[in-house]
Amino acid sequence: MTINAAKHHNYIVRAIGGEKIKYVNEIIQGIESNKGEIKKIEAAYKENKDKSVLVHFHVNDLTSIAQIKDNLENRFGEADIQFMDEITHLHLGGKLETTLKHSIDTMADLAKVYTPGVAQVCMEIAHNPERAYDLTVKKNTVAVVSDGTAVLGLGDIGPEAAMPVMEGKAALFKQFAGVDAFPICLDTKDTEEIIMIVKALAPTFGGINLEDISAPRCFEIEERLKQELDIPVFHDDQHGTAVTVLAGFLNALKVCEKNIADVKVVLVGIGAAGIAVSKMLLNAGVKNLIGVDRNGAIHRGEPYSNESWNEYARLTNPDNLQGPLSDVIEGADVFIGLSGPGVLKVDYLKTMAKDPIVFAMANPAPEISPEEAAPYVRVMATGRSDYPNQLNNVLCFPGIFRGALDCGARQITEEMKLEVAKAIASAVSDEELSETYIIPDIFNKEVVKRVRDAVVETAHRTGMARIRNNKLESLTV
Ligand SMILES: NC(=O)C1=CN([C@@H]2O[C@H](COP(=O)(O)OP(=O)(O)OC[C@H]3O[C@@H](n4cnc5c(N)ncnc54)[C@H](O)[C@@H]3O)[C@@H](O)[C@H]2O)C=CC1
Ligand SMILES: CC(=O)C(=O)O
Ligand SMILES: [Mg+2]
Repeated sequence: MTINAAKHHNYIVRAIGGEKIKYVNEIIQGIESNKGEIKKIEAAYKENKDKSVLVHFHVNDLTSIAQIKDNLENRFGEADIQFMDEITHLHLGGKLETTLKHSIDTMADLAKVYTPGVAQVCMEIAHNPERAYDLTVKKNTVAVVSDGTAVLGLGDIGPEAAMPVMEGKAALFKQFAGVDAFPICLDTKDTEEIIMIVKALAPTFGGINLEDISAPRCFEIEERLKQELDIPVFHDDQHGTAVTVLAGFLNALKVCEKNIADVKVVLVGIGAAGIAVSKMLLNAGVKNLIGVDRNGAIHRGEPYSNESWNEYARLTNPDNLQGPLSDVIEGADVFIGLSGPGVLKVDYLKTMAKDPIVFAMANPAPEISPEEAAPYVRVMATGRSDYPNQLNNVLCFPGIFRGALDCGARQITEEMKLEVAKAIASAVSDEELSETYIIPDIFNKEVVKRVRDAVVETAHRTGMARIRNNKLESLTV
């Protein structure tokens, strides 16, 4: 398998203030003389009307960037220029803002959207709370809730540091499924407190997407909220990931002509994502699955303090293998990583069965780099956006909530998840299927549509839907 990854070394220099714009030519010269390639020059205005010019440029190697930075900082002061990479620039001030559906230009407008007009709408909801779905943002709004304890594979980095990921998830909800989502990062790791806060927030939202909350607390938080709330609650790292892996897994087996009941699967990282992925693979027909965490294979014979691992040991590892990854991976057909960077070594790959399938899904750095693995694997997938075969829960969560909101499903069920996995897999036709195309990307318009339709169809078939033709069944409108 050959791997071509996109590499981004894009930067921006901001020349500040109307008078300073005359320096732009000097800035361009400073960039070009150090092998920078100018991509775009644009005028920009800050809120205080300060005029500035943004010079976007690209470098092929990181030594040039140090030279360009030194060169410009020697010539200009902090008041004249700001220098940053394009990713930081994209995050300045956050990635989201509120927009209005109706402009408020006159006192008459004000009297309708605000007091006194709004009071009649409030009272209508007070008399019939279901009307909140028609008359407020609840109908189309999801809370993306995190406590910052398992942010990507970066670990427990806290609620403030989790915000860029949660803003990103909210942006993806809107971009791909038209769902309005809001990031909420909580300054508590206490299970009961998180449950209490999310329950108190629920009246505002049509659904709750839990994100990057570490195991095992995430299991109880999700279960309790599902029982105690009447809106869908979905822990994305568990179920969004499980659905996506199953979709990629089914297609990868087709490419390699392997049978689900015969393959040996080794999964590393028995946390939120790893446990949910394992359960979904077992439900789909995998028989020989071995889970590995920091102390080696999870097996029967050791009482774990983490109760979810005792259950895991009962469900998996039919031969009760023990030992480190380097031992148990021998003869495996599939490796799935939901752990951290560098866990999988080339030497281990060499001991796998013929035509190995490797899903190295830790973010942002996978268990093995695709470049290292490529010569030894038949199918390689990561969670990243810059390699082929992106296995990432973004394929699932926007469409699954679109469907649940559209049909008023109170829960996202096991049947829905299974149908969604098949729907994602089906977006790659047999003719298109190949080693480097086992999974569609999220820009494939079929993905969200098929996921949404699978949820709505399953909800109606299984009696979970409350809305037909986009109207609440309990309403007379
Ligand atoms: N591509 C995708 O769509 C997704 C990827 N992930 C990735 O999966 C990883 C785990 O995420 P969560 O399950 O939410 O976190 P978690 O904190 O609930 O679980 C992580 C588990 O991995 C284990 N682990 C970490 N480093 C390890 C190592 N070196 N060797 C063996 N075990 C190790 C931990 O002990 C823990 O049991 C993260 O890197 C995350 O970015 C998670 C969700 C979706
Ligand atoms: C993709 C994702 O949700 C994660 O890595 O945590
Ligand atoms: Mg996540």
